Amino acid sequence: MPVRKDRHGMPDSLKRPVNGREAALQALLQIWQEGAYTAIALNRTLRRAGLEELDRRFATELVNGAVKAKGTLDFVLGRMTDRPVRKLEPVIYCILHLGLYQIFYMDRIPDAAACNESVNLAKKFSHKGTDKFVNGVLRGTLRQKELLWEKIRNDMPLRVCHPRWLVERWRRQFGDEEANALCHWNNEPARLSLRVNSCMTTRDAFLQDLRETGCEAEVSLWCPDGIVMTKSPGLQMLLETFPHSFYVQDESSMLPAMALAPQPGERVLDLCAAPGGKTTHIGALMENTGRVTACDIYPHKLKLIAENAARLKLENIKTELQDGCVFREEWEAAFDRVLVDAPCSGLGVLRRRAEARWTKTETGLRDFPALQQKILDNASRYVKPGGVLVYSTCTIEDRENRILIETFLQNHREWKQTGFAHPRTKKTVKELQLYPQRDGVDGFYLTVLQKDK
Ligand SMILES: C[S@@+](CC[C@H](N)C(=O)[O-])C[C@H]1O[C@@H](n2cnc3c(N)ncnc32)[C@H](O)[C@@H]1O
Repeated sequence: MPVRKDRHGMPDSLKRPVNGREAALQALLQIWQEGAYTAIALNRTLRRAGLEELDRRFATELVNGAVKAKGTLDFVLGRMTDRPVRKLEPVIYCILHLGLYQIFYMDRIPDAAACNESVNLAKKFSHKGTDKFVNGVLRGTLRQKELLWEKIRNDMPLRVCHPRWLVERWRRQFGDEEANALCHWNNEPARLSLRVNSCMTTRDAFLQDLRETGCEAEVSLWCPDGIVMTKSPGLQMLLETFPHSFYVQDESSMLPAMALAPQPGERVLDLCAAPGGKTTHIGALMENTGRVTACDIYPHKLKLIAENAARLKLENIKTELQDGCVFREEWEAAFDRVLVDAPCSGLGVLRRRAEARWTKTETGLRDFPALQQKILDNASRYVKPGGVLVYSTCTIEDRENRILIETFLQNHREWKQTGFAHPRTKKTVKELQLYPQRDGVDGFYLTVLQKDK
């Protein structure tokens, strides 16, 4: 009997997954078929499924792992079937990826269970006969597992689960050892870090509140308002229990607002602001006074800023639809401080976005510097004489960071890079380029610029 599917190709029976593997299959289909972000697909699926904690954790590990290992799993599939991998029916492709991931990367799952459960998924969610195909591919893989492992081990991109172009790029940039360390960092699960909303509570008080609810957390070594969770009941529960007290933010992302050092009562512009992590940090540092104008090019993203500001009870934030590349005359020399947290290649944060390494391309990287330069040029005109501009990105590409700022300074003699305190060493630095493999946090760049009086 044909399997009934909705217009997205999602089998009807998958709409309410009954266990971790079904949930993983549904999430993976959304990621590879509809281009959904891994975190969003997982969140959406797990909320709908209402599974036990153990099943939730299993599905999360399986999906994050299978997405990160896509290239290696494709390689194995390519060796084990005559059909072109791209032409496999999506649901079968995803079932096979989940099965192969368990076989190669989840030691605690017996190989037989990985095969049998994958066959059961095929029986339930695909056409007659596909279960035999899945069984054949997975049993064949088991017979050749050692040989396949050897091939994977001897090929760095397959071994470290990254696209070949990216591994080659990083080998040129950092050398083999560091490129390898960076890839391994990206393959680890990201830790959950929170920024305490200093307008509502203090870090000490919030840590105490967390402990009383059975959570475990450490203080961030990078930001005085940062917390790193070591045992948490999950984000949803934290949001329900402490809706106004924190914002989920990477430790590196907490640095630009601190370097901007906004003062109460000032007028501040955040030109690339959605979803509002740094905007709400700036608003809190200004003690809910003055005005933060938060812009983005996408209207739906402005809504996220407004929702986050409302949740954190910040009333000094106003959103504006604005393309940073288009000069807005009435803003000329109107702001005390401006933040440009530029759209970028995002190569510093691949650990947090499992699918991102597969959706980026080398040619795609080339477009960012021109866009960033344009936004920075406009932003610099919005700053008052003597005012401050912070430029930041979450990438480790020199062309989007150090080199871009050098070019800007050559073309804008009225601007200087001012020193600021390194968040850990407290030594004065002109710019901060963080590398995951060296600094143990997400890759990030920031510099502080000041306009002549
Ligand atoms: C790195 S993200 C900003 C993250 C944000 N600052 C935060 O901390 O939550 C870059 C943002 O720039 C926006 N963007 C892209 N092109 C833009 C443009 N031409 N003008 C303004 N914003 C733009 C994107 O929509 C995205 O939300």
